[in-house]
Amino acid sequence: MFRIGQGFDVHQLTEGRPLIIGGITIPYEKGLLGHSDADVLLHTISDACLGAIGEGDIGRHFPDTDPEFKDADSAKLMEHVWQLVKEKGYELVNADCTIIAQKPKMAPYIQQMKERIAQLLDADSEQINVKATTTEKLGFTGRGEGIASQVAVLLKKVNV
Ligand SMILES: Nc1ccn([C@@H]2O[C@H](COP(=O)(O)O)[C@@H](O)[C@H]2O)c(=O)n1
Ligand SMILES: C[C@@]1(CO)OP(=O)(O)OP(=O)(O)OC[C@H]1O
Repeated sequence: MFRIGQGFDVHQLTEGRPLIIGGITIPYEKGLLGHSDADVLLHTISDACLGAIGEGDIGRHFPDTDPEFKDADSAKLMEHVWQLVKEKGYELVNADCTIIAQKPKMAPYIQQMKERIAQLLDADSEQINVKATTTEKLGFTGRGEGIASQVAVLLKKVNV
């Protein structure tokens, strides 16, 4: 049995924060603002996984009003989500991820992101696709006010 999930998330860019995307710290003049470390891509993957197993979203599991999650490492949150997926008896078929950012250039960091995401999802990096697009200077992403991402995941019931 297969289950599909999709996710979408946005975080604002601001000065004085590190830019962490897909578990990788990217050198840039701004970083993403959030209650946690604001790793927009790991949040989106987590939401897609929760969607696939019918478990709501990360805001439900990790409320942004809870001090426990202040400055949380999003990799740890995603590990918790992946544990829920495994407890329901699923494994990853593939994940397809899009980062929507005018700047900085993501291409040099894509392979590292794929490897880190694969590690967190008990997968091989070939099962993870990460791509990036600008919005041709249009909209909030195009003006460099924030970064968005979209993810689709496919899960498969593990044969027992
Ligand atoms: N933040 C980004 C955005 C884009 N890329 C790469 O550049 C290619 C062209 O982008 P367009 O928005 O003009 O389609 C895109 O296909 C990505 O490979 C990037 O690395 N980082
Ligand atoms: C991750 C959480 C929890 O720290 O906070 P944020 O970093 O603000 O991220 P968001 O994607 O807005 O929602 C999920 C939150 O509950």
